[in-house]
Amino acid sequence: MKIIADENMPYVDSLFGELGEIEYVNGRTLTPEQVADADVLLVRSVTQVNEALVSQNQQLKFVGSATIGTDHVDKALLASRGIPFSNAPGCNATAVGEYAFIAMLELAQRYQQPLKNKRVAIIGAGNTGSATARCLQAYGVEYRLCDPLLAEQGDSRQFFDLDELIAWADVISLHVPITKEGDFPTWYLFDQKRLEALKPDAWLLNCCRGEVIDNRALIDVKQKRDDIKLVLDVWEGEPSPMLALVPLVDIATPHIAGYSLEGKARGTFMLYEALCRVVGIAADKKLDSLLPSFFLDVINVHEVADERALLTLCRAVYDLRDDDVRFRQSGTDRLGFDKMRKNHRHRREFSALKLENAKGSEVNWLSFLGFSNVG
Ligand SMILES: NC(=O)C1=CN([C@@H]2O[C@H](COP(=O)(O)OP(=O)(O)OC[C@H]3O[C@@H](n4cnc5c(N)ncnc54)[C@H](O)[C@@H]3O)[C@@H](O)[C@H]2O)C=CC1
Ligand SMILES: O=C(O)C(=O)[C@H](O)COP(=O)(O)O
Repeated sequence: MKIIADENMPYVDSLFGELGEIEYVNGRTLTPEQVADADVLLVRSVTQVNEALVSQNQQLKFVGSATIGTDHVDKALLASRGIPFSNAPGCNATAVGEYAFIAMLELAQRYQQPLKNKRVAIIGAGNTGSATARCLQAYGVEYRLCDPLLAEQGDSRQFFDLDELIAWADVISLHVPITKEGDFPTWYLFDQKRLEALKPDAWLLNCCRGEVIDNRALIDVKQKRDDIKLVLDVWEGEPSPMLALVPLVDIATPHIAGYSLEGKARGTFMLYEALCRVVGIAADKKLDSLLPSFFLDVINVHEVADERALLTLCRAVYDLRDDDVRFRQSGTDRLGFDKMRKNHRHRREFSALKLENAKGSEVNWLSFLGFSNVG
């Protein structure tokens, strides 16, 4: 079995090595010729899986994308050709939630405006939105959700209208897929009018897809309103963000909000399980065995004195400022953007850090935030 895999997908050797011969490729420049004799195609969000890409292949048995989003895959085409497809819903939700939470804590410190006093609106209450909500809930921050699709489906949580939330929220965090059709399309969901409607001193975070915000309008509004603070992990026109936008952004990164080692391992593992199902063999590998140990052993925490102390603890796991600095230094052109994503391997999730003394004490809420309790 010939397996073509994106070179930026970790753990492919460990999980797929016994299933076939693996060839690693650059997902951004993958050609129909390279795919022609593949039995299995494993991609990430940068590969457009469409008619052109698979046109020369008559033997494809499985396509997998180690991502939550599927906007790069023509699923109808694969279904019409009888090619099973799987993505990895939820794989990196915790990473995105922690990224958004840490970014809010960073802004809070930078502008001396405690997050605890903010009202947060989460737009899109699926996996990543809910993961963000869990962090806010654990820390006791007031938040509201907007998700008209889940509301229609009878989700029991309380949902609010988007424009009402824009008028209500101090912080808005975006977690929707990119869609152009249906009753609630998200392409340019935040257009000039909605951007202008942001409350004074609002913080706007985008960790989903760049085109959910009209980036030209964002430049225009931000140039007139210095009070607005921006956190952008995703950009219209990736991998070439609008260069005029970058300096206007407080925290800027190259689409790596979901890039925890745990999230990446989960993504590849979910594809491994899906392929095993498709070819009818038992999945005998274990996810836990893939991850290296964390560089810190156990930390004794008996108090989180203030928000700064909480941020210090979070930074021990993931210091978002490093990615922001690196991005501005060398990640804003198309080569640098992809290079930074390719070499981004170090980040862990809160659960990697074991806390002693946190259980049963006044800091037990840290376990709800995601840290591991060892008593
Ligand atoms: N920056 C990064 O590294 C990552 C980005 N993503 C992006 O984030 C998106 C969301 O991921 P998940 O939360 O896992 O997806 P999900 O499918 O679990 O949740 C998305 C939610 O958005 C809701 N939604 C759709 N249109 C909406 C609208 N107009 N207004 C409000 N809500 C709406 C849906 O009903 C759904 O509940 C993905 O589609 C992907 O594009 C995902 C993971 C990592
Ligand atoms: O899961 C998604 O959807 C994402 O946006 C991914 O985190 C993006 O990662 P790559 O697939 O582009 O490596």
